[in-house]
Amino acid sequence: EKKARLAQDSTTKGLATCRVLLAELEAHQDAWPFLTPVNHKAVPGYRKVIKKPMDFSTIREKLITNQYSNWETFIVDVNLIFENCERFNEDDSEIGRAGHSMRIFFDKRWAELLM
Ligand SMILES: Cc1nnc(-c2cnn(C)c2N)n1CCCn1ccnc1
Repeated sequence: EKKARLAQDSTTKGLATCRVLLAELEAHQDAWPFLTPVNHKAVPGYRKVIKKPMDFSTIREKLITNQYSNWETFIVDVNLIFENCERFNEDDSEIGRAGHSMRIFFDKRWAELLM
C-alpha cells in the first residue's frame, strides 16, 4: 500500500515538474520552430522523412489529457522534437541552431529538476 502511494506521489510530482519544464521550453527565445506542429503540407518531404512529428503544443495537450504515465515518457517526446530537427535541418541553419540551443537548455534543466 505505502509503496504504491509513494510511486503515485513520485509520478504526480514528476508530471507537475514536467509542466514547469514545458512552460520554460515554450518561453525560451529559441523555441519558435517547435511551438506548433510542422505544417507538412507546406514543407516538402517532411511527412516522408519524419515518421513521428512532435512539437511543444502536442506535448502540452498530452500532458493535459494525462497521456504521459511518468516523466520518462514526457522526456521521450521532448527528445523526439530535437531528433526530428537534427534529421531534417542542417546544423548550420537557423532552425538547426535553434534545435541545438533548445536541447542544451533542456538537458541542463531536466537534470536539475528531475534527477
Ligand atoms: C521544427 C521544424 N523543422 N523543420 C522545419 C521547417 C519548416 N519549414 N522548413 C523549410 C523547415 N526546415 N520546422 C518548422 C519551423 C516552423 N517555423 C518556421 C518558421 N516559423 C516557424
